[in-house]
Amino acid sequence: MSERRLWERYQKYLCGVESVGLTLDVSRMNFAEDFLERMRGPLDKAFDAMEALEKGAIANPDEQRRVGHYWLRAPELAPEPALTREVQDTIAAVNAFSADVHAGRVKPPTAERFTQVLLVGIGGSALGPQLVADALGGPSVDKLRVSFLDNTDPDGIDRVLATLGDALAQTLTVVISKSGGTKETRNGMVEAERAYTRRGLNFGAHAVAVTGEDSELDRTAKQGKWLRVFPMWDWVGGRTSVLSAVGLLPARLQGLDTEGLLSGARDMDVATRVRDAVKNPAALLALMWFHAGGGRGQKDMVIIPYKDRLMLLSKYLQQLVMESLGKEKDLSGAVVNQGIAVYGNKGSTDQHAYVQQLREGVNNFFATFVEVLKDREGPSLQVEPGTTSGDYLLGFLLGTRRALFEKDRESMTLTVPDVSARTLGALIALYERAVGLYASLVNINAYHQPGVEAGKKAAGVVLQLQRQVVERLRAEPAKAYTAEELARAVGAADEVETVFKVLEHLSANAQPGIQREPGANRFEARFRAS
Ligand SMILES: O=P(O)(O)OC[C@H]1O[C@H](O)[C@H](O)[C@@H](O)[C@@H]1O
Repeated sequence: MSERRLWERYQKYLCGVESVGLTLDVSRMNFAEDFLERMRGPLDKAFDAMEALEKGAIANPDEQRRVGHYWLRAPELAPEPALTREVQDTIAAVNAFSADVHAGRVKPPTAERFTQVLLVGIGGSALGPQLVADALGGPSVDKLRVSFLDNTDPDGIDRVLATLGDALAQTLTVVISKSGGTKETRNGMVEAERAYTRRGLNFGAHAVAVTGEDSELDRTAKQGKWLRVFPMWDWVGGRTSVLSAVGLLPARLQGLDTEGLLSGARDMDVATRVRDAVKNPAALLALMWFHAGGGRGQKDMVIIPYKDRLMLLSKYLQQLVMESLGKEKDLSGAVVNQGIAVYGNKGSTDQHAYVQQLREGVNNFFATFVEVLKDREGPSLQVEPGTTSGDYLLGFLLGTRRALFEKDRESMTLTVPDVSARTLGALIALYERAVGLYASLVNINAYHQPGVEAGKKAAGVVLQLQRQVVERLRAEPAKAYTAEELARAVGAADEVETVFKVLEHLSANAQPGIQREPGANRFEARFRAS
């Protein structure tokens, strides 16, 4: 396609949302001229489903739950006045609590003020807050500095706690878990609590929770007389919870513009209810995903924002898209193995990493470039006469886009004016709705995640086996076992590989004192309690 023809397509299909200044350019997606027309029927059905969902229908049939993340930024649209009030009250409570913290009215027992937030959470209870903190925060705006425990990696935990150091006395720990029973988060909380206790600090006086009513975390917080518990509702999915207390509380504490986040999302919601694909960027996105992957997810979604502040966008979208769309069965129960793989980092950095493969390797992706018009606060230095670093950034974006298109690699470009709270709220809302519409196009439930449980259950089995193994070794400290012998001894002969892995791990660590004696080969090594 000639550059002139691309310019015509650009003008013909450019989809803009005036209120937030966002445009979506799909001219470099090779859809046929009649594609949008052909998809009108399925898209209409997707709009119907979305409308029903927004009105409070059970949109998550497996879990018999409503799906109400759109009410978080327009509480007046919630199907019942009680829900409207709950959302409004929670926003007010988040704002009031944050103001109290900033003013020192809520303060740590042994210091003047809280200066740090330590957020403990994982998945939807961390990714959104991380994206918001990184995109909008910085030394000149942060009222409190935010750090994260989002894993059960002991060294990762140590590193974050060591960075906090003495500032732990001024640290407010925010533990976030919708279910309140996620093990990684529980572990992070227990480790954080011990760090406070070691310093003679009362954890409860430094802790708040965001969780569902009467969850394990809710009970822990209440028993431990934590400062506050903010609600999380079953009608908000973890991956769409960033505009509930899950994301609003840490953002507000950090000093970020949470009203901007909400209003940007609200305005995008209004724009993406329009039942016309060329005027609705969420519908257009969903249709382009459908076009690119044949409605089967055959092509990966590569997200490349040319802005450091948006580096976590792809990580955030990875959960939103892949947990929502990656499903074995469709709504009729047929096996469909749907999904779209998402990856990306930032431009132009990625050009020096994997863009080589994008241009010349396997053609199994479509790219989404994110262009930010505003370079920085204030004027820019000229790195060469008449040229700034920001000019280079745009040059690289346009150059890469062209280089890909020359090789028949498709791409879209999202352009936003800046990385403000409003823009970020709008981007979040845009992708939430695109995911919902696409799910309807391919007839799947976007709002459950049945596949996640299998791994959690299997991990539980491993830990149970570990307990048996350690018990057995301790019962006979003089005796050394091979993994094979030990697996048999605990009645789990078939689980010998798991026993072997558990023993290798235990013996590589100081606790609980399992010694490894080398054998004829690594599988003949013997293990004993010391
Ligand atoms: O907020 P939580 O209940 O702790 O859940 C945290 C995360 O873990 C789960 O495994 C789900 O797959 C995610 O959707 C969720 O966001």
